Amino acid sequence: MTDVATVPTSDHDPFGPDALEDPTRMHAQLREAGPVVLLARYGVYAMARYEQVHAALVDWQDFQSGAGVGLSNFRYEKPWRPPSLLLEADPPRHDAPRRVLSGILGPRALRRLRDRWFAEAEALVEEVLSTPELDVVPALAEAFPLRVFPDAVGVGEEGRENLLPYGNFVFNAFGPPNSLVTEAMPDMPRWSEWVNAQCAREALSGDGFGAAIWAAADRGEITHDQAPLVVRSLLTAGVDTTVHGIAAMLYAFATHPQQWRRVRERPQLVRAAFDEAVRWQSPVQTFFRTATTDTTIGGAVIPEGSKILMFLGAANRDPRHWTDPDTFDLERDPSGHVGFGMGLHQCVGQHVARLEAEALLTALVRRVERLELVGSPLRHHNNTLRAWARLPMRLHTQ
Ligand code: HEM
Ligand SMILES: C=Cc1ccc(C(=O)O)cc1
Repeated sequence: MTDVATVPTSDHDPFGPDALEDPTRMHAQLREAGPVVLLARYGVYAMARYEQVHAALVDWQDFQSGAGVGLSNFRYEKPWRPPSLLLEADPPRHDAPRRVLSGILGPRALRRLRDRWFAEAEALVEEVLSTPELDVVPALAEAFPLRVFPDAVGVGEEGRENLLPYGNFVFNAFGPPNSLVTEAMPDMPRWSEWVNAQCAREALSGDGFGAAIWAAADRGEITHDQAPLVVRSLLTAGVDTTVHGIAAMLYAFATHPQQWRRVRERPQLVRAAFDEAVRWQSPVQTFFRTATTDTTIGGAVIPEGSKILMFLGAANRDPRHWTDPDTFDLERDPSGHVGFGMGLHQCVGQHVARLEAEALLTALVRRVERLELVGSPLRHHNNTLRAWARLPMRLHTQ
């Protein structure tokens, strides 16, 4: 049994500009250093190997979310916003809100959206192809989710430009209070007020996910006090994630033209393509947990109350678990990847994300013979998200 003293220490800064630009080398070094590593800079424990990340994700009892899934420990520090009833809650508080969202966002419930989203994707791709050279981040990765998701939630037209910056702030706020957080502080109250206002029953259209959440409160499945917070979860988690997941997929195909040919020959690979892109790029890179007891991982004892940083992106490229992990390969079976988490808190919106990606990719596969990167891609830095600010491409049609 190794004690805390012998846990390897690293002075990496996962939230510094170098790591946010390209975490690959840091991930490899953390995986090599051991099953658990102490990040001296923050006094938190890090896991970068698939085995330990998976073990922590599925063990919500020893690795709780209720003290926050960011660096901040809600046991001692006041959260900057009321905690999420899903992401930042443990059972039993977590149970009813999760049950409600699982029902509303399940594959069956989404069937009614499929035709509409496929038609919207066709229309957007048609529009986009009239400008064959463009930045696909605003033109596709942002435009498509923002065209279909707020409508599906039932959000009004006015002020939707607040959604991306609000989510971007929330994901930054899971990290340390670095410049990515402090620079956005002046605008955060405006974004936050708008998002909170959209969660009120009267702000939501009668046929969306939001109204369904309020109807669940009417049925007593959650309380009416909880309903707006559950709607807030959708608006927080449901936009930036899919935007950067789709951007990751477009980047993957532009840098792997043989994979593009493969998905065009076999369109049934479309859904696996999104999951392989999520594994390969991990749009959500990290989340924290808090140890509820002295717990042993990989022979090291992690003291009760410690914060543990799970590197989902590193686990998704762990050669101990994946063959040739750094390659984007549609022949691989990506199931088991932790890009959507795992276990109790596994992404409840993953079917929504998959449907958005499937709709857009299906429309592109039909019309685009090749995606070519032109000019230099530019990373968008965020403490939690792996994202592109710019992906200039030429979309070659046959
Ligand atoms: C590519 C897109 C997405 C990615 C990569 C992603 C990733 C994740 C991850 C890693 C978690 C686990 C958090 C944890 O274990 O602490 C999670 C949870 C969650 N996601 Fe997603 N997500 C995506 C899209 C969505 C969408 C579209 C929605 C809403 C429609 C959504 C809603 C949620 C919610 C509410 C939770 C909390 C679940 C719980 O704690 O029980 N996500 N997501
Ligand atoms: C995966 C990110 C995520 C962010 C926020 C929430 C929430 O606010 O519930 C859930 C998931």
